[in-house]
Amino acid sequence: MQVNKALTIAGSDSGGGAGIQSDLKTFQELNVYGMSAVTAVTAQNTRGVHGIYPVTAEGVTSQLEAIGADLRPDAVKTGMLFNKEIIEAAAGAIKNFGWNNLVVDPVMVAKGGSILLEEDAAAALKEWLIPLAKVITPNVPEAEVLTGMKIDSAEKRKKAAEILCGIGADITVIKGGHWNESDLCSDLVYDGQEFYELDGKRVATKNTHGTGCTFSAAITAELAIGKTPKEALHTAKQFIQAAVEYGIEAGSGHGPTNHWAYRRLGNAKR
Ligand SMILES: Nc1ncnc2c1ncn2[C@@H]1O[C@H](COP(=O)(O)OP(=O)(O)OP(=O)(O)O)[C@@H](O)[C@H]1O
Ligand SMILES: Cc1ncc(COP(=O)(O)O)c(N)n1
Repeated sequence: MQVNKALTIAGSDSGGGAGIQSDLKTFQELNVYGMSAVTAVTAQNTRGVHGIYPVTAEGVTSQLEAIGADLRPDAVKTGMLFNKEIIEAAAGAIKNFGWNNLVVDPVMVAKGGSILLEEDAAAALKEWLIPLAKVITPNVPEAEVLTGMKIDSAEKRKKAAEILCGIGADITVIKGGHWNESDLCSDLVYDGQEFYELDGKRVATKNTHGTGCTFSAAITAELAIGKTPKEALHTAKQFIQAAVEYGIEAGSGHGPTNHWAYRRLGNAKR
């Protein structure tokens, strides 16, 4: 049986709600074969991050070379990369293998405030990784770090998206989770030519652990099966909306999103 394949280059979340666990669950739900290169092991639950154990850059390169030498991913995403050595290793392999169906989720800080990207590594993201990206999916605080500007109005949100496409991303999505617009939770898209919104309804819930990972993994899965970026973004937004609406009550902190809600609700078109 021929299947489409997607690769996540990200951190492991022992709690299962974010990182590679979230990405692989999302790939599976969207009928895509999932592969992973682990960048860091985190000891984590719904209440926060207890420890971070990074993999060496050599270890990351070795995983990527094993995948590249044998299995050809149809799309690739990056999540938590933790330091500039790992960013360089990931970008090097992505370039060497010509993996140009690339989604970059520039993960920086966990919901509880723990640092998932060292401070001096944001520049490496801009220099090495973002120029390779088909889609980049920062939340508002991440877009602020990457652009060096405060985003406190709709105009500035658009300006930041233009700057990020200027750095080299084909498409920039500035997510709305941290953007308070009444009961809306829309994400702004800029594709280098036009702006549009992915419309969503804000769900009043604390179970949002891993929303960004799940959303970017859904985009990646859809690109892997050959959807256009616009189609992939649309489906990913429906996927994350269902996953948040039916969020899972687990643990006493930020519970995870529900990866199977989209399929179980019968939204899947395939
Ligand atoms: N309360 C909510 N209700 C509905 N959709 C939400 C909610 N919070 C986030 N989303 C959606 O989830 C996706 C991820 O957005 P968010 O801004 O939360 O990313 P993030 O901060 O990177 O996530 P994470 O905290 O997992 O890193 C976006 O499509 C966003 O609109
Ligand atoms: C390994 C890993 N990757 C990404 C996140 C971000 O997710 P969140 O902001 O919901 O904590 C995380 N907590 N852990």
